[in-house]
Amino acid sequence: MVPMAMEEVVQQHVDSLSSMENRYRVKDFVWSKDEWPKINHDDFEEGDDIPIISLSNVMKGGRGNDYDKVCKDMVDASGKWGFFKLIDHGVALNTIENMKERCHELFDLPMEQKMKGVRSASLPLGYCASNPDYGHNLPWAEILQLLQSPEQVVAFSKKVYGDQHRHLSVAIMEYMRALDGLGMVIFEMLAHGLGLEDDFFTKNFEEKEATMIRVNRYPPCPLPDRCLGLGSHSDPHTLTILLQDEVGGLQVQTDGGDRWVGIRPIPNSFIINIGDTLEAWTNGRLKSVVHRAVVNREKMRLSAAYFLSPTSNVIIESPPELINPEEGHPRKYRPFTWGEFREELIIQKRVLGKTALERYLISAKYIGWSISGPRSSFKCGPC
Ligand SMILES: O=C(O)CCC(=O)C(=O)O
Ligand SMILES: [Fe+2]
Repeated sequence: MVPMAMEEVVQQHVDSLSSMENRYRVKDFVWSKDEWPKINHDDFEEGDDIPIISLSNVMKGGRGNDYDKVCKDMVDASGKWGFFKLIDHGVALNTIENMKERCHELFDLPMEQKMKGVRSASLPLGYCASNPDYGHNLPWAEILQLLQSPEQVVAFSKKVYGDQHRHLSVAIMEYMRALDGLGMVIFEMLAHGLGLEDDFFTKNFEEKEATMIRVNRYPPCPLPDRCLGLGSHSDPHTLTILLQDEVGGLQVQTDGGDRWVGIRPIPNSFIINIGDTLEAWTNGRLKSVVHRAVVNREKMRLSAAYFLSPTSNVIIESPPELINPEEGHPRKYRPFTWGEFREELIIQKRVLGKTALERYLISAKYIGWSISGPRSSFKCGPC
């Protein structure tokens, strides 16, 4: 087959990401040149990948004699890479598969039906094809964002499916409940590995509605070396539990930003990554690392990011155990609340690279800083 000329490719209509309001062509998705990915979705280097952590003993009940070591490995991976793969995680396969299938079913619906649950510019929750608010560097993805709130999940599902909403709403809520449990296990392990009280983090997660899921579906793309499913960003929340299918496309920045590493999918695993808020909470001991999703010509890809967030008015402040100026660990961040940070992210709309946390750096000039309570009950996602 003769390759299609670039001019023809960029003029192609993109039906899978177009609605009546936004009719896109491939050219609308071409990113600025410095963002073009140089490695493919399935470029994986043997031995150059994030660490794998198994919870097999932890999930058997009791902590097992290797508990201290596994917790330490988790902290080390989170400090070096900001990312690790989690296997033997204890979440039922059925819960995961059901959520994936129901989300594929949703994304497979005609665009008019999905648009009944469209998100608005002021409330970034619900369905969205790409993200028209961005104007340029559009993500090559369909996105569903919902808070961990049964009312909100049901309300969205009803808008799209009417009376037949239960298959989707039940699947999503069941998945979020299971991941909330897993998240608390990980937080306990991170606290333990850092030498903090085991409940140092978990006691701050009472407001479950602050947590959010974001399901991304990336259709095949005729121009994968100039488009991105999701641009480079760090997650602003505390912890992300990411599910990716077998296609591949997640890439993580390493070596101080000089290099991208492709993350090879492994069956029945999650990818865990540290968010900006947890980096600040741990005085930079755990790192929030920039990542992106690349797309490919042949295969549709699905990923689901579950972003854990603390109760909105909890003050994010590093504990004294993690501050030690003599050993090169002075306090790095001013205290802030998640509610306050979320508010600023919503105004900013788009998180590019890793810049969001800079506003709380102690060395940075920050005029008018204050701790304020939440003014809204939702938050935005990254990039
Ligand atoms: O699709 C992926 O692998 C990455 C998704 C992601 O980073 C996000 O939703 O924040
Ligand atoms: Fe992310």
